[in-house]
Amino acid sequence: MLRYLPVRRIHARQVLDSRGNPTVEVEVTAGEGIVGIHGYTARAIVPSGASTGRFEAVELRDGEKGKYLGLSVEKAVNNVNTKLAEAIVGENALDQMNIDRLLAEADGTDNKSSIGANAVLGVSLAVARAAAEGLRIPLYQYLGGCHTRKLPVPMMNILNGGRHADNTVDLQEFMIMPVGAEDFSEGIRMCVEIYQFLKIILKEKNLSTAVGDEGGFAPDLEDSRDALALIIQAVERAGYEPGKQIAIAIDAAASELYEEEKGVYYFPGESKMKGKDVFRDSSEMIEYYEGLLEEFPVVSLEDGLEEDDWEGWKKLTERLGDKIQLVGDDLFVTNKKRLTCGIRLQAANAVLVKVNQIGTLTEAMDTVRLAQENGYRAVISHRSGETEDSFIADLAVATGAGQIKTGAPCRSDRNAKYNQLLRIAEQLGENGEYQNPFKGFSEETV
Ligand SMILES: O=C(O)[C@@H](CO)OP(=O)(O)O
Ligand SMILES: [Mg+2]
Repeated sequence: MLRYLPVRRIHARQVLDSRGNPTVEVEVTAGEGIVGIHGYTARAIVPSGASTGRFEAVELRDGEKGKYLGLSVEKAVNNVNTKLAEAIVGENALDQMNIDRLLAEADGTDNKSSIGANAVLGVSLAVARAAAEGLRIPLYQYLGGCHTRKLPVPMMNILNGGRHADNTVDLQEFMIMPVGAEDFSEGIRMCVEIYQFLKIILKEKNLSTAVGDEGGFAPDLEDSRDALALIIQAVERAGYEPGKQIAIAIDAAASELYEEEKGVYYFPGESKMKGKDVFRDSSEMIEYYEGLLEEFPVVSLEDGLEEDDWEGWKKLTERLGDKIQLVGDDLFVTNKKRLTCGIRLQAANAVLVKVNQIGTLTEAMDTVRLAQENGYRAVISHRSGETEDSFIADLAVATGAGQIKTGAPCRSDRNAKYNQLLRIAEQLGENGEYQNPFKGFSEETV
């Protein structure tokens, strides 16, 4: 039995992400004997956010004028090739927790700011892949074990706003969830049909069909109600029943709207369209969401309030937490400590999991486990800057999270994840499971 698969070689390089920004790619070779014969080489590419949380692990960028407008990641690449290679070459790739501990120790800070979370994560993910290759089992099975079988329900972002687009829609993401699909592939088909109908409807209304960073359409609209109404029309035109077959999820990304000095949220797009400044304080935000829930079948709300308003989050959860899923993204930043705090306060009832927010696979999986053990849901997520790397697809299945957020179906960086999930669904065949994650949660909402 294979018990020891030493890391033999690590090599990083700078490649591009979906926004045309440089990012870190890591190649790990693991194996005994002659590497060419007994070695397994695997790669991972690190994603990157735009609406990043203040408490995320630090992405190291060179900041040198002239090189990719200061965004090059040569230092991070160099850190992989020197410091991180030194830390783990010779270590067992099959012991992911040890590898991740050594990587974190080599960095030595709480937020991976010395070596860079982008450097650390690239190694962490590539080692896991090399281990799965060495064992000759699929990645989702290596990460999740022989009982892994749950396909996630997609949270497909089909209308973009906020920091991800240049339009007047202030909330960042409007997503559809095929909760009534029979299986994963039917869910994808339903979403794609709705996406295509949304395009047709936008054209009919002479609205823009240009897309934002995650591939969702980004028309200028007056406010969120218009966005939701358009989506409902698209769902119906595609022949599906809103609320029954298709539920709606929103990522407000409210930290981006928050004005700290004034302690209020400013809606720039709505202000522009209405010709007057629109501000909302924390309790007005909650009322605003309540209004949206009354009108539309919204089942999930992410980052409804800003990342440090624990009091507000508690109130939001008291008011809406038994009706819908409240997801903490910037609030928790995939960090166990912040999630523990949230659980104690009963703030939110779900966590968004982005591997690069924390920097190692082990820590990200720990966060999922902490959530699941405490009755919080977990949603595995991409970043707005993505690549062809489909690691999170396998991770979503491995953790049994039951939900994945990974953008619109018109960009290859997002489809890399959907396509990998279609492959996994096929591999699992009859053993695969696909469930409405909100069953028994709220009868009214789904
Ligand atoms: O806010 C989010 O949830 C993400 C992904 O959709 O965006 P970003 O990667 O820009 O933080
Ligand atoms: Mg978010």
